[in-house]
Amino acid sequence: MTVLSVNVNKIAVLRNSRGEREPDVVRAAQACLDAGAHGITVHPRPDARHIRADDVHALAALTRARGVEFNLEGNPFAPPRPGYPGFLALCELARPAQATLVPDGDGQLTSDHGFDFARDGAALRPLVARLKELGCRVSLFADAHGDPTLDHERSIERAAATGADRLELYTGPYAEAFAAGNAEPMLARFAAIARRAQAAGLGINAGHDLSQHNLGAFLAAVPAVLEVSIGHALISEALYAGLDQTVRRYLAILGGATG
Ligand SMILES: CC(=O)[C@@H](O)[C@H](O)COP(=O)(O)O
Ligand SMILES: NCC(=O)COP(=O)(O)O
Repeated sequence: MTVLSVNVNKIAVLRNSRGEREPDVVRAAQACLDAGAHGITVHPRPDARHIRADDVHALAALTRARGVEFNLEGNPFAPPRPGYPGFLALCELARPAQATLVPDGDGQLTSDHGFDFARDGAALRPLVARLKELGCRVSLFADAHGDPTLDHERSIERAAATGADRLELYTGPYAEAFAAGNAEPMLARFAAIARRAQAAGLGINAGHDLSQHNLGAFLAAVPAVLEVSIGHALISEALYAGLDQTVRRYLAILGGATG
């Protein structure tokens, strides 16, 4: 079964635009959970453009009380700064069920690439070990849109050698290909990478720019996806249909997936 973790970053974007309390991130997360979402994701960024450290703590408390997964995303190599204690420090305090490591640079508009495991693998290893000591499942953001006949076998071996539990396949390029009406070659690549990673003992998550339009085809083609984290499209669609209806529509897609 594929679980749905709703990313509520965009609720915080709206809240921060007026510097007040509304819309309330915890209330939005509660509405998603009430509709049946299996977990909540946030990706606090060092510039605190949306989710802040206090949101992380409030959402950790909510998800703990509700007995659902809290997935905290971030770059473990980004240095602390005022208002952002660093990803590891946040995990130490919030103890998320899952920590998803993402190699984002400071100026990035949003996440747009996975780790280079040849370069980053050795540095990731002790961080993964520390996060697992904290009780977190560890997932690593990974590219899957390249040619699977090239270096991916080595790359997956290197990812597995970090000790991580899962890879989160970066689905932005798939979403673009889907929108252009040319998803099939991309889906074949993602499916091949997923199978290789699963053979190496890594579970598969997926995320970025997934939507009600492109999710079903993805799950039908890519085997045994354990979790999707969805934010931008889901929150945008909820402006028209409401969070409750929108989350239920995603759950219906997950329920109907055959991949
Ligand atoms: C790792 C990932 O794909 C998501 O966290 C995505 O980057 C959302 O982050 P923003 O909401 O800051 O764009
Ligand atoms: N890990 C992906 C995520 O949390 C949400 O990405 P998006 O749906 O906001 O693009």
